[in-house]
Amino acid sequence: MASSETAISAEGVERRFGDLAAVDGVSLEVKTGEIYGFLGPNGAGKSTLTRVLCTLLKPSAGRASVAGYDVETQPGEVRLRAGVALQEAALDDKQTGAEMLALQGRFYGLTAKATKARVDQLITLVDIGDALDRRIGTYSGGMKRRLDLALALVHDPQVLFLDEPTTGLDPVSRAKVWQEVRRLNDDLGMTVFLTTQYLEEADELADRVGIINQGKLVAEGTPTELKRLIGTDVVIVTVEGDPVLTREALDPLPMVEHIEVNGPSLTLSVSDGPSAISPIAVALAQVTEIDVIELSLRRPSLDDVFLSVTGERIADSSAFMASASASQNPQEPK
Ligand SMILES: Nc1ncnc2c1ncn2[C@@H]1O[C@H](COP(=O)(O)OP(=O)(O)OP(=O)(O)O)[C@@H](O)[C@H]1O
Repeated sequence: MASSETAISAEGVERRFGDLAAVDGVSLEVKTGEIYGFLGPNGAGKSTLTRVLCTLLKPSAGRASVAGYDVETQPGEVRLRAGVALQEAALDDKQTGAEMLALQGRFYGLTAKATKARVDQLITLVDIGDALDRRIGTYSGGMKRRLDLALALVHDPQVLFLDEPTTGLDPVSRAKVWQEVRRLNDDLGMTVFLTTQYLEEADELADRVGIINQGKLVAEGTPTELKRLIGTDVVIVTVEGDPVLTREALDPLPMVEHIEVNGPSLTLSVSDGPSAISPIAVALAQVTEIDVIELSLRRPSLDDVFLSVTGERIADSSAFMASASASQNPQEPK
């Protein structure tokens, strides 16, 4: 039984679409005041679980509660206490931001005065003040996300669900969203359940991270705990020449536990990074057919954790960010 310390609880939640188990027996608990990062690649089941927790989809099996109320049997109670900003914001381009916020206030039964007071607080928080009286059709992607966040907050929810809040945003807008999420959590103690496919986002924001792959929770812990799971350092070697020859030169070294080849780059898991660098450099120098362009040591990232628990790397989020940045909407203010 979930206690009042528990903001979100899922026990064996399953959601099927025909033969596909989009969410396949997920159990997790999010404590009140926590930021929980739900991390996984495209199609892992993040949105589906979020929709189940927000009462927008019924679970096929298992149970879940939000703010102490069962999502299936007490959906109205859950909706009063949960704020939801989904990936596709349902915004009406013909309305102004102010009109949509007023409508949302009425929807939750707030008086016009209470809605106005709340909106005055929110516009500073989500930084859309100047644009409030403009039609939403003129907003940039980042502004739409921030308005959607304000809409999710009108009724002062205890638990905020954010489904990939920064997917497709340029780095400046992404940093703003991160700042807002932190402020909501720090200043208001709001519990945040945030799905993301960006490892750096989970690392940056989340107190605890659950990694989901193919509908299953495959690892869970603080970012530091998860990285410690790996227990090794990472050495990156980039060469001009044949990476297979490079691999053959490095394979026999006793401190090298695993090698992954990605084009011209090799990612080595090594037991003790600082002392491994020098024997690796010596072994590379023996291979006259290659030129070493990069030899670097880093601590494990959540991407390395994902690789170790799933056998695959999560989609390259930095490439995704770069393309999002390239298509940045010029209407983004400041
Ligand atoms: N309404 C639906 N009908 C059929 N299949 C669905 C439906 N919604 C989701 N799925 C499937 O369930 C799986 C999980 O989808 P989901 O959207 O939850 O993943 P996700 O982790 O949120 O991915 P993304 O980052 O792409 O949003 C996918 O294979 C998806 O195609």
